[in-house]
Amino acid sequence: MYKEPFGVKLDFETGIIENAKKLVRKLSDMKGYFLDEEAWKELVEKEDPVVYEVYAIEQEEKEGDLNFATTVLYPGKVGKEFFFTKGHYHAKADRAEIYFALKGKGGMLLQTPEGDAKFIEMEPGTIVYVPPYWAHRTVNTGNEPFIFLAIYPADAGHDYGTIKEKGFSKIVVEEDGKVVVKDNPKWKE
Ligand SMILES: O=P(O)(O)OC[C@H]1O[C@H](O)[C@H](O)[C@@H](O)[C@@H]1O
Ligand SMILES: [Fe+2]
Repeated sequence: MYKEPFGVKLDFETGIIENAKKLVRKLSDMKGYFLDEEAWKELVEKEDPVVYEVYAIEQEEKEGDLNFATTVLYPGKVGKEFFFTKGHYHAKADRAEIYFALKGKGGMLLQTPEGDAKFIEMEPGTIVYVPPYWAHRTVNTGNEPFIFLAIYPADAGHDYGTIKEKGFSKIVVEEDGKVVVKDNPKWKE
């Protein structure tokens, strides 16, 4: 009838949550996501680095319950483009989410289904509100792991398809040593 409350420990240095389910995304799992396909292929063949790890504590997909997860997003680039998470809409698109940055430097790309995009910078202490209907992807713009906690409705789900197909309308790249957010030349509306 009532579920059992619990507390778990999050290690601020490593981002690891005890007893969490761990998911690892390597660069080879992200075919088609980066702008520079040649650079992607070269890096996959050379070392196929881990791009990010997720430590999730998830409940049954029921309305009213909550999940939470940390992400450890490693520093790196594919061509000029900084490493990022795949990014997704929620399967139940009207579900919102909260992100809380713990370590490192980065930001979040958000986008409406019409393709209006926004980039929000994140540093330790930044809380980002992801409103209903906005796709979201985090980007590591620094040179150490970018670590953050996310809290989201247990029934939100992940819709990766739209982003995998169309990408985000903006990309985050390094130009002359600076972080630049610019239009994605491959963006299809
Ligand atoms: O699912 P991705 O777009 O690859 O992002 C990685 C992860 O980031 C956060 O931790 C979210 O709360 C997770 O739901 C998500 O899985
Ligand atoms: Fe989400």
